[in-house]
Amino acid sequence: MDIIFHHPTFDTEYWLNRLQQALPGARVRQWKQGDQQPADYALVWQPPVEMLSGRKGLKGVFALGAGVDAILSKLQAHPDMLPDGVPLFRLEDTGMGLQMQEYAVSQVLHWFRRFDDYQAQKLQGKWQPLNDYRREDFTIGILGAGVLGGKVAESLVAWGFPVRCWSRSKKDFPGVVSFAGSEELGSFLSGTRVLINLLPNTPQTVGIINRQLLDQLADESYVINLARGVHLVEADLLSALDSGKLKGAMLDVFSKEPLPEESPLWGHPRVAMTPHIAAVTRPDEAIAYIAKTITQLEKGEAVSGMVSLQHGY
Ligand SMILES: NC(=O)C1=CN([C@@H]2O[C@H](COP(=O)(O)OP(=O)(O)OC[C@H]3O[C@@H](n4cnc5c(N)ncnc54)[C@H](OP(=O)(O)O)[C@@H]3O)[C@@H](O)[C@H]2O)C=CC1
Ligand SMILES: O=C(O)C(=O)CO
Repeated sequence: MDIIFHHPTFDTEYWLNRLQQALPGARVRQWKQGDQQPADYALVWQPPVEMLSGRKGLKGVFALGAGVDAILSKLQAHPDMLPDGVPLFRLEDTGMGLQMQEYAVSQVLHWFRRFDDYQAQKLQGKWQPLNDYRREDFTIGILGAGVLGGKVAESLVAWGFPVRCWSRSKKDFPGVVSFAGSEELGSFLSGTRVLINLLPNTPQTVGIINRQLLDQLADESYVINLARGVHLVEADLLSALDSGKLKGAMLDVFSKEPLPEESPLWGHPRVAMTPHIAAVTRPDEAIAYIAKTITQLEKGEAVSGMVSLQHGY
């Protein structure tokens, strides 16, 4: 079995060695321009079109991350990039769930314990205890209740917050109120104090966090965007912050990355940000998952993690 690998920034040598150890019967190689030699599986991130297009004998492509929007948009421009019938897989959790939990819990607690207000007071040299917030006024709403949204929901339930989620299909997560479909989006938003975004980037979700949506949240609410920058209309977020409707935002992803230096988000006192690091691919866990999936595929067994090209995630 032959496996080709391409990632623009990962330590390729490390990945090749560890993949070889995990799949001792396979021949694993870095794909280089011009390489049209046979391959059974391709492991990719931002693949050059020629790496995949027209390839015969390919049995599966693995995206080396959770989101497949970049691959799918390339596929739209070059439909022959993924040969007909070749399944596309993505990473399911592989260590990203815990990282998302850490991020979401730490930020929710930061706001819940009013550390943002105390920081502002500190800058004014003000010593003033404030009223505590109550958990019943701090409903967390998670957009997207898939692998990562589900993990984040679980961790916030454990901290005693009222938690609700919104997805295409209904969920049955312990302690979480589930809303599904566009007809239930309004009820989901009503009363939500902290909105956490973990949706995939699809034509249906682009621009979903806009003025109309933000207006439906509780007053003095907060937004955490952990998914993709295109979900959020940045100008609408800034207006909602300036009107007082929103109290704070924590952003990991942006419509343009790196965030251009002229963006007003940099200087806004109630916007905090990180440079798209909410959850990164952990090589060892990802390799174990890919090796297990390939082994199952080779035995003709059912696997999970297959992307629906129809749904775009
Ligand atoms: N910032 C970062 O560092 C990272 C960001 N990400 C982002 O997080 C995203 C989520 O990852 P993951 O949890 O693994 O993805 P999943 O595919 O497991 O979950 C997606 C969720 O979104 C729901 N959904 C999709 N479309 C709609 C829609 N139109 N209306 C309502 N709900 C919808 C799905 O509903 P249903 O369950 O019914 O199918 C599902 O619950 C990734 O696509 C990626 O963009 C991922 C990793 C790191
Ligand atoms: O895995 C993903 O989709 C990411 O965004 C990683 O940064």
